Amino acid sequence: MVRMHTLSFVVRYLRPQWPTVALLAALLVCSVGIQVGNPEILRSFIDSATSGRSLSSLWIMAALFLGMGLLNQGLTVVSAYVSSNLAWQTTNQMRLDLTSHCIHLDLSFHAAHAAGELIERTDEDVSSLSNLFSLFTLQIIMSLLVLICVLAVLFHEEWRLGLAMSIYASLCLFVIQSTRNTTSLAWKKASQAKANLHGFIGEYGSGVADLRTSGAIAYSMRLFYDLRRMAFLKDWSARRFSLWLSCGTDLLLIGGSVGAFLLAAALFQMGTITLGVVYLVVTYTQLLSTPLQTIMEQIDDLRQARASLERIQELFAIPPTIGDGLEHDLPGGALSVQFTDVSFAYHPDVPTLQQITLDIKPGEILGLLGQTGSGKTTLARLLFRLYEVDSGTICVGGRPIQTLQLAALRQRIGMVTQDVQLFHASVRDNLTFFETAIPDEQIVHVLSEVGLADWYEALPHGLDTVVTTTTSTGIGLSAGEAQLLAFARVFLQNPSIVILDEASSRLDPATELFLDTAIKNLFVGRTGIIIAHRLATINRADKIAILRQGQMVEYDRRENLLQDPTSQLNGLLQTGRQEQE
Ligand SMILES: Nc1ncnc2c1ncn2[C@@H]1O[C@H](COP(=O)(O)OP(=O)(O)OP(=O)(O)O)[C@@H](O)[C@H]1O
Repeated sequence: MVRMHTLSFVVRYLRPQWPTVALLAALLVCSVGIQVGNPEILRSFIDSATSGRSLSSLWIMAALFLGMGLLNQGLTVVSAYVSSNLAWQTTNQMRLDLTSHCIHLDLSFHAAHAAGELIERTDEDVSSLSNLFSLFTLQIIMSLLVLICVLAVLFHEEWRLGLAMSIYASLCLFVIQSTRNTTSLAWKKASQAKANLHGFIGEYGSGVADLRTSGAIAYSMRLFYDLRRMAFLKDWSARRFSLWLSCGTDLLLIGGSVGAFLLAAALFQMGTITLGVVYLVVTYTQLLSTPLQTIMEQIDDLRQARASLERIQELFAIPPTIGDGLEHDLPGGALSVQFTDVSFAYHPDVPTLQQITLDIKPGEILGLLGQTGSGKTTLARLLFRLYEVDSGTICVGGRPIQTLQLAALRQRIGMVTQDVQLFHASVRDNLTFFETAIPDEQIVHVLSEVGLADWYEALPHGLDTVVTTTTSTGIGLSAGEAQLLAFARVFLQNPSIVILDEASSRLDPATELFLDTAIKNLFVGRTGIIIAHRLATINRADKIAILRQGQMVEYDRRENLLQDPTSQLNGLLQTGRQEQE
């Protein structure tokens, strides 16, 4: 069942390449025909020479033998080229599909899998599959074809020889098959250990500054050592198993050759076969041992490929739990946002948000307050449908978000957070997210609107300047500049709902003041949610919601809460004033 599934998976990627597969099959059939047919020419040559046939016919046979040998070499080269090409085409498509699949998987999946581990899956595993597509098609199939043809010819020449060699070949194939699953499992474990190591290295690389400053280098080196050791042990165990297997199969091959020679010698002495057939048996036994040896040697690669294939299929089998909706025609302009009795938990037994009900009319701004960990960011994530609510409904523009196409929904919401993700790409691409339709003039205008005019003027290659973490190859950015770029992104995206999550936390007071006007412009004609710790940030909010441990403890219009001396907002303002004093 699993094997059929695996086969159909491989066939799915080979099907679009059918002309190349057909060409390769034709080349292989020709090559096998020559390999099996050529010894027959030499057998005729020997038998003709011993029976005193004319020299001219011997010359013709010798020339034919030589010509066939050369042709076979040519076919081998062309087959190698075609099969490598096939391997590249198929694995590149698989890489694309796998990367796209991973990007669409839930955030909970990405939280559970380190970036390095995913690189191992989408690149290294797929690379080892290129062996499957090229090596398997070229060597294994050809070897099996040679095996079948040789046995058929041997049966034709002398049935006892054919029978003996068939039993021997079956024994070899049985040994290969019976050890297959065990070695495949060993290679799978080895690869998982390597993926864990790569995952750790990925995390270490991105957090090197924090590791240094927090003095956690010794701890991480210890972890690295443990993971490295585990990767080595698993790899070594898989290799040791393969080595034992290879020694066993070598012995099996030598035994088979000796048996074939003895049988051919006995049949020749009995006068059952000619000298030419003895030559044929000797050549075919060697010819037979080559494909068997190839199958056994390559089976290791195939086992690795099979283990990779299994992991790739496992990854493909993980479905995104957030299904796409069908509707995409949301009303234009500012959109309303409604949360009705929304509850959500990252872990089933720890509720993160409980029965949240909010109603933000188009163009209104909600200020969201609450202690650290009270669930403010989670609320924004639910609006984006990065996670699915456990109960309740969220509506945008009057439509439940589950019914909307994810792309249509997310395109209408812009968000600026404390953690700005920048790409190793040009300033333009970082701002437009690779959207080429946005004109440069508009980008420059937005940059000046968010206070980055001087910064833009100083760029060595204007919008083509590459953003990087090192200044040797491009420009580096301070956390505050990165946050301003994030504001510019939202301006360019022109969304209907804007969420600011502690968005100005990394800016100095002067820049924040400058940006204040920009933010005011940003909210014109848009619905807004401002998530903030500092009370000053929510001055422009129409409504205020206060969260505590996932529950909404206060929600009303701002002026109502300000007028109520018992409101939590007033309490917070009072505490804030006392702290300032
Ligand atoms: N990806 C996640 N997986 C599991 N738990 C999470 C995840 N993200 C947040 N949490 C938990 O959910 C709770 C709410 O987190 P959230 O980030 O929404 O709080 P917040 O109010 O935005 O906090 P802050 O003000 O510090 O940004 C916290 O207890 C947090 O530990």
